[in-house]
Amino acid sequence: MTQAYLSLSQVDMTFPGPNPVLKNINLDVRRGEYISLIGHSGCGKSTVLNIVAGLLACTSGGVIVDGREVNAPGPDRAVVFQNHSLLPWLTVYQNVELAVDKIFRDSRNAAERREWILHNLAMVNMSHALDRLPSQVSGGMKQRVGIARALAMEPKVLLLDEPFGALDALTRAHLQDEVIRIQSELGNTVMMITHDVDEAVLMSDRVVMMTNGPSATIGQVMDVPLERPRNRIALAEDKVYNHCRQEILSFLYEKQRKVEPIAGRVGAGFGKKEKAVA
Ligand SMILES: Nc1ncnc2c1ncn2[C@@H]1O[C@H](COP(=O)(O)OP(=O)(O)OP(=O)(O)O)[C@@H](O)[C@H]1O
Repeated sequence: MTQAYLSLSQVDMTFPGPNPVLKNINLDVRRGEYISLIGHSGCGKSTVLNIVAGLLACTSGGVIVDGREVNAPGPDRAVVFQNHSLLPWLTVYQNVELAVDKIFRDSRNAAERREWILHNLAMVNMSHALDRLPSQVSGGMKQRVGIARALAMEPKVLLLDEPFGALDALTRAHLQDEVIRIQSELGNTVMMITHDVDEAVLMSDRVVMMTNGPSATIGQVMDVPLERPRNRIALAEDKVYNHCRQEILSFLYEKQRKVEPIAGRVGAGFGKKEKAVA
């Protein structure tokens, strides 16, 4: 591959407890590349993302972004979480303003900052609700504001932790399309966690599949050789798209099938069955 923009090398992570959560994670991401991280619940996807964000320090190994080692959170890596993390006492506009003022206070004047805030909120179609509080907008709209706030920071890497996970199917599809459009315009480097196989294929240049924990690692990396722009309706019939879906499904449900006991009353015949979990 051409030179990596984001690089994880030999990353291990152990929390207090007997087993490491992550073992030997190695991944190189190109500038402008969109990658998804997929794997069963609890395998360590958020831990990987939090290490890249600088919110967690890995036990060994390291992360490099654009030639610099990551050892703390920074504005070069913006995170969007599943549960929109807006400040409830600030309006939509003010939530974005807070981040923009912090980062661009010295480099842009007040009028330029205002224009930049409005531009980013327009990009996610939120211009009509600038003065509303988070409690006065829907979950999908809150998530849009979180994405606008992250984009407004002009991060080198955008980190998305299940950004559409809490949304209904239609809102999710709308917002996915918006993020696809914005990423194609801006060329952001993106690392996104998802549980959704269709979302991973639709949005990504590569899908990184993680093995089950403990000691989870990268089991397989798949290229998604679909041209952009991608059309979700046309893709449903596309052979390459369906092959990619199949590849991920086979990894998750055959190679990394996860079984957990069903919780039940001890000694009453329950708890002996197993179920596959997503
Ligand atoms: N701060 C922490 N302290 C101790 N253990 C932790 C901590 N954070 C995560 N873990 C453990 O690390 C493992 C991986 O958690 P993580 O949240 O990264 O998984 P995940 O793949 O993102 O899960 P999900 O898909 O359910 O969100 C889990 O067993 C979890 O309990």
